[in-house]
Amino acid sequence: MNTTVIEVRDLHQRYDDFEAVRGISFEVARGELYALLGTNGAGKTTTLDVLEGFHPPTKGQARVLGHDPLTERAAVRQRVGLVLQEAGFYKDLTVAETVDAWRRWTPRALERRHVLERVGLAHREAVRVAQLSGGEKRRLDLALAILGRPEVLFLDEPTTGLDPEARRNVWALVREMVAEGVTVLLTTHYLDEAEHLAQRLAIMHAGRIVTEGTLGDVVAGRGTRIAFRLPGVRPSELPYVPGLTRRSVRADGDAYAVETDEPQEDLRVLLTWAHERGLELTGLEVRRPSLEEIFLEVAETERVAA
Ligand SMILES: Nc1ncnc2c1ncn2[C@@H]1O[C@H](COP(=O)(O)OP(=O)(O)OP(=O)(O)O)[C@@H](O)[C@H]1O
Repeated sequence: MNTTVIEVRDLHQRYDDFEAVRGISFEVARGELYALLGTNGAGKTTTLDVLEGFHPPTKGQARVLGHDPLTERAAVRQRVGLVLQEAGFYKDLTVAETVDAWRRWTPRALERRHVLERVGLAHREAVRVAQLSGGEKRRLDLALAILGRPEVLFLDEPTTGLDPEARRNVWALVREMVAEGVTVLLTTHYLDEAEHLAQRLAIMHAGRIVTEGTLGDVVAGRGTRIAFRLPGVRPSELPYVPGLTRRSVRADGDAYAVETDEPQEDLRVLLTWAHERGLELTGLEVRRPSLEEIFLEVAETERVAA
């Protein structure tokens, strides 16, 4: 059944005279992972804060499991797990003591050993929190978030500071939770993380959702990329290749990416143009854009428009 677990309707959030969130709407269904992406200061954490019941929205609505997360906090709190950007641990407690302390306040809590094994911290039980690495603290955060078998997980940049292997382990855990029916709202600056985990995603910029949908939806509106290297050619020459129907040409040093709706025709034009000049397009590839490219374009376009 496709039940809505998280619902945000025309949400606005103002801090004094600054509007950090400017009317966003989205829904997340049970067992779905939805990623909120965005430039620094886009309003992601502010949106999560409202959904976590930390403060009321200035305007609009937020619902979690059908409840107002602030005024009906009691109905939501035990069913939600949080990984915040800054965790507040008692640094003098060991990992085991920290989990045990949380277990005392958590109904239906998982066994300490089990939860630490799930996040890969079982071997650090006796270590004081102050001695953990940044990545290990992040994993302890995650352990506490899943301790009470939550139906909903809010993960605010859960893998920041983790090494690549630890990130993969967290991804595997999050995937398991989603497979078990947990609903996840994730913010991340790692676009590959969103690509790997999210069923749907939104890219926010300056308080608004600029694009939203499945990865396929987000990519669909964009042109194909013809990417190559061309040392010794000035970037200004390429947009003027006769017959090129490109939407845009981006240059990064000698690396070029031509965005086009007609890849076959534009590839032919480019190859002919290069052949006539005795130039070689090295590392040539034709592909759909990556989420990272879309993200950068959204940020750039919006900045120019602002
Ligand atoms: N308590 C506050 N008082 C005033 N302004 C705030 C407050 N909290 C956040 N802001 C501002 O609101 C905007 C949105 O911040 P928010 O933390 O929601 O962004 P974000 O998308 O999570 O950013 P990041 O990716 O950098 O974590 C920023 O300009 C921030 O400076």
